[in-house]
Amino acid sequence: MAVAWSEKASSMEALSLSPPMSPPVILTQDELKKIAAYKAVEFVESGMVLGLGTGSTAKHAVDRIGELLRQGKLTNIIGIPTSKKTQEQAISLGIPLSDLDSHPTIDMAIDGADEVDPHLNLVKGRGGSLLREKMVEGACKKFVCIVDESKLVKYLGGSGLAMPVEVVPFCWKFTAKKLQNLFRDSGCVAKLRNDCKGEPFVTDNGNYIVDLYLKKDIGDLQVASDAILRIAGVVEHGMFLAMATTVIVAGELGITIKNK
Ligand SMILES: O=C(CO)[C@H](O)[C@H](O)COP(=O)(O)O
Repeated sequence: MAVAWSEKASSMEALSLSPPMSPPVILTQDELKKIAAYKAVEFVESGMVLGLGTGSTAKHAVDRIGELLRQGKLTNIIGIPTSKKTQEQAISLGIPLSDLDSHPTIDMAIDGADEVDPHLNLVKGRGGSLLREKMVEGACKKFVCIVDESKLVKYLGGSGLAMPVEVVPFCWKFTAKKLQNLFRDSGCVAKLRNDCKGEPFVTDNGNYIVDLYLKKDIGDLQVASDAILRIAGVVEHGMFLAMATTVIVAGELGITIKNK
């Protein structure tokens, strides 16, 4: 379902979009992210337990939820954050928080993605929060994924950018080599992710991330997922297969909502 900007302008209070018939507006990637995020928040209802995603797109959704709570337009929301960063953001906005131990079933999660394939499979975790995201989003009745159109790919790994895998620090080189060998037919190169100081990037769970760079389609994703998870040093990978129930894509021509 594609919706033209002019029809949707009323729901985009924070963005000054042009009225119908005016020249086309060129939106930045961040504005597109914000539009997808705001659209997703339209599906939030008072009383919901909400999974709060991580990343620059999800941040807009969390901001919006905080804003609606402050305005009294949403009430009784409980947020389950997917990272320490989102937890801090939600606390700063006054969003009441809980966790999966207390709320094992979540009504809806809103989160971004790095890649979305035509079957709504996702790559996530370039922000490093894939494990908590997978735990929270796996416990959701609805998982609404929000992206700008640059995230659409023909197959997972197809952007040529990282496919993240969270690994234990113990002998990470051994694990990285196993991962690289697993996908050698796809020209895989496995690299440890570093932080801005050149030190290994450490996740909220105290683990490392090995990023897989693929030159070709890895084929059956479920087979690939099972094979990755069989490697003993692997904690979790960033392929989210058949988990998104809805993907909201914001592009230059409007919003597209894809349902599973
Ligand atoms: O998976 C994620 C973090 O672990 C993010 O959702 C993903 O990296 C997309 O990020 P952004 O919204 O900043 O483009």
